[in-house]
Amino acid sequence: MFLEPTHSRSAQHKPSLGWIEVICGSMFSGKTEELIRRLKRAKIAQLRVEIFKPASDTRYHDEDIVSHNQNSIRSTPVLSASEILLLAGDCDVVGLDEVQFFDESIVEVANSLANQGKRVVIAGLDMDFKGIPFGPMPHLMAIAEYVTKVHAVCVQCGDVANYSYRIVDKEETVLLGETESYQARCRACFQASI
Ligand SMILES: Nc1ncnc2c1ncn2[C@@H]1O[C@H](COP(=O)(O)OP(=O)(O)O)[C@@H](O)[C@H]1O
Ligand SMILES: Cc1cn([C@H]2C[C@H](O)[C@@H](COP(=O)(O)O)O2)c(=O)[nH]c1=O
Ligand SMILES: [Zn+2]
Repeated sequence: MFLEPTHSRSAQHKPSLGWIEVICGSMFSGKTEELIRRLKRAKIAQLRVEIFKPASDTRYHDEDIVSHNQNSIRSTPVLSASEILLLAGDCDVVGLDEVQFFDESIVEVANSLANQGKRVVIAGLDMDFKGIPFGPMPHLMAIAEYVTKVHAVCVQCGDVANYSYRIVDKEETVLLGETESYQARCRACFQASI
């Protein structure tokens, strides 16, 4: 289980920088649960936490971040990554969900927040329904200090699932949905159907 890192602030010459954590995996793998767990612990530690998600993700709730098992936390929906810099203010921890839907500018925003001394916790899909790296996620995984990959259970065979298989005949990359449109699948069950 991921525990909050302790970053030494002892050296006089060392500026107090933050860091970036990425939680990635397929749909139903527990990314949002893990994000909520980390952010609730930060709140218990009396840290000031701000949470953002793309305004386009309206699946469960306009403002709350909600996991597939209905755990939730309040967030601010934003239309663009640049809004996050304006709204983060003097908080200690920034949480970001569904980050695959932001454009590449989220990379500079995340770096900038971490360089201001903030802990930045990011959750997002590492691959789209074709198994292709999704949006800015590979770049964020490269620059993050900590990357956690979580896994779902394959609904076909019960093995560890790494893929989000689309069960509806739609080709656009962005298609919001749940179990009516997607299944968590292992490599073998994913490959067998594409
Ligand atoms: N195939 C599956 N494998 C694992 N968990 C699943 C599956 N289908 C539904 N779930 C539920 O989804 C929860 C994880 O939800 P969530 O954190 O929202 O995932 P993610 O953000 O990665 O899509 C699990 O705790 C479980 O209750
Ligand atoms: C694979 C894939 C997913 N999406 C959408 C479907 C959901 O609305 C979100 C993922 O949510 P989760 O919290 O990870 O379950 O993304 C998409 O638009 N395109 C895809 O290829
Ligand atoms: Zn399988």
